[in-house]
Amino acid sequence: MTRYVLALDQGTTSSRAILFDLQGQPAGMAQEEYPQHFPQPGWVEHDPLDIWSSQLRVARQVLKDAHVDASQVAAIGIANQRETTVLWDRATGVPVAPAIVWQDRRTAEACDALRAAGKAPRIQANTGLELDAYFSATKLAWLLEHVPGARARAEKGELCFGTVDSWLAFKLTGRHVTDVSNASRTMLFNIHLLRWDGELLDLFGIPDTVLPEVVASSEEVGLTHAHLFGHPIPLTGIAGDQQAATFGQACHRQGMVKNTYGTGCFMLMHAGAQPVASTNRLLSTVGWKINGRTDYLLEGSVFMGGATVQWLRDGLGIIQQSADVEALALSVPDNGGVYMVPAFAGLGAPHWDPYARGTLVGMTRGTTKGHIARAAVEAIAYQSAELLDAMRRDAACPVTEMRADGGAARNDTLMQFQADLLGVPVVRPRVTETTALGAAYLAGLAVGFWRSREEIAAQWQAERRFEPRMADDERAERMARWARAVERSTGWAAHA
Ligand SMILES: Nc1ncnc2c1ncn2[C@@H]1O[C@H](COP(=O)(O)OP(=O)(O)O)[C@@H](O)[C@H]1O
Ligand SMILES: O=P(O)(O)OC[C@H](O)CO
Repeated sequence: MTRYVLALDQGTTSSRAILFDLQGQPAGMAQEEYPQHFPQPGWVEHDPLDIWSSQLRVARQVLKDAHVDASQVAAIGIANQRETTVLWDRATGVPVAPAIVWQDRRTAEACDALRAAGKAPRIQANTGLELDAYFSATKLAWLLEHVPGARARAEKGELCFGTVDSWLAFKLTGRHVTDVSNASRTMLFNIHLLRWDGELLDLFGIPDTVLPEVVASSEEVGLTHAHLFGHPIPLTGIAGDQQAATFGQACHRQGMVKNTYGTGCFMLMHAGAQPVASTNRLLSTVGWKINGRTDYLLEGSVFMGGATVQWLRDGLGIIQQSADVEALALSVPDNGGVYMVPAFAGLGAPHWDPYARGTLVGMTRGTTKGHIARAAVEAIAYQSAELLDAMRRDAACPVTEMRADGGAARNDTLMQFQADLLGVPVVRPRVTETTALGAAYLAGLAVGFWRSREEIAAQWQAERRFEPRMADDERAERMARWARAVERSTGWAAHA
């Protein structure tokens, strides 16, 4: 009797494995951090073998700790850090280079050149993405260019390209696949036709022999090799981690929104059965494909979310641990006029300014570390409010609440301020491991462990609801001040 679904949540800094039962409750969890490599300024790499071995170890560990035999596991689902680019030898399964991580900026100039050549509008129309080094296309082109012999070998069909889902699926089952949601983050995939885009493959110089087969987010990909867990388990669910979290938050209807407050913040809104062409610099992306039906999402991300609080801890040393920020922020009655724009790595959506830099404005002799902590917490909410504003303008559909998850969503002060700024309730669910839960749901649906989206949507439960309390004119005034602070941070590095 199968009693669990196993979710593999392969994140940027750690690999996690979580077992879920029929009620969608976690029955065990194992997690392992793995090394980050920064070989040059702006470069971020992972060893694909670290990704695989840490993921395999935690999967085995969670089964062992929970005393669950692999034969009791109905299915495996993968949720993964997206865009990160892996290239490996098809015959041996050995990577030919380090993985280029989504945060890596080495191809920024290649993107500038494509922009100057007028390619951005076409790329956006076909892929729904902003022309940026964030996505896989220029990373793969870089590998084909710089790894000795790679292009010739790729053209002969000897190499496989994939995002992290693809890499894990290959190691687990031997098949070279990716799901539609991950494919939509490569900048090589046409989100309208749901297939690799010949025009973009030509533009980036990518031979189609390296590409994975595109599968749905919820379908049987294959069985795991028997030796991995002692018993084969069907791999039946794959989605990019932010799409998986949106699914795990049960955002199944147009206008439903979730925001994940992790290192960065990733806000996604269900956009319906057709992609929405953003006019507000958001990304239009595939959510998931299930039983032939594709749902689309609008996405906005900010680079510094919870990481702003880490900076207070590690950079300024004014708190010992992240959770201390709440007490320090509440040690003052308000922000005292201080605004922080944490553009340490430029600004993401909706500004997309790689030259913006961190700014602290409005300080007086009365400013204390309490005000700075308050401004840091508020900055997370201001940045997220800008994303929701852009979404409301793009989607032209009412937003009635926002569902929150991620480490910084534990901060009640942040959640309350966020609700105040948005003017809609912010709701925190009971199960906060929404990324893994979404992957489990996608996998479980494919094998009949859960029968329908309605059944899984009914499992979603609120832990706490934060109602907006701020008057409209105060909200408008604060957002206007924030906009002035952002103005001061933009373009800074370009004028150095
Ligand atoms: N109480 C808190 N208030 C604000 N930020 C917090 C709090 N607790 C944790 N964080 C932040 O949340 C982030 C970790 O969240 P997590 O969801 O684990 O992130 P990720 O998956 O991106 O590694 C860290 O950046 C940390 O600073
Ligand atoms: O690994 P995470 O959770 O920070 O997510 C990374 C995103 O998928 C990048 O697009």
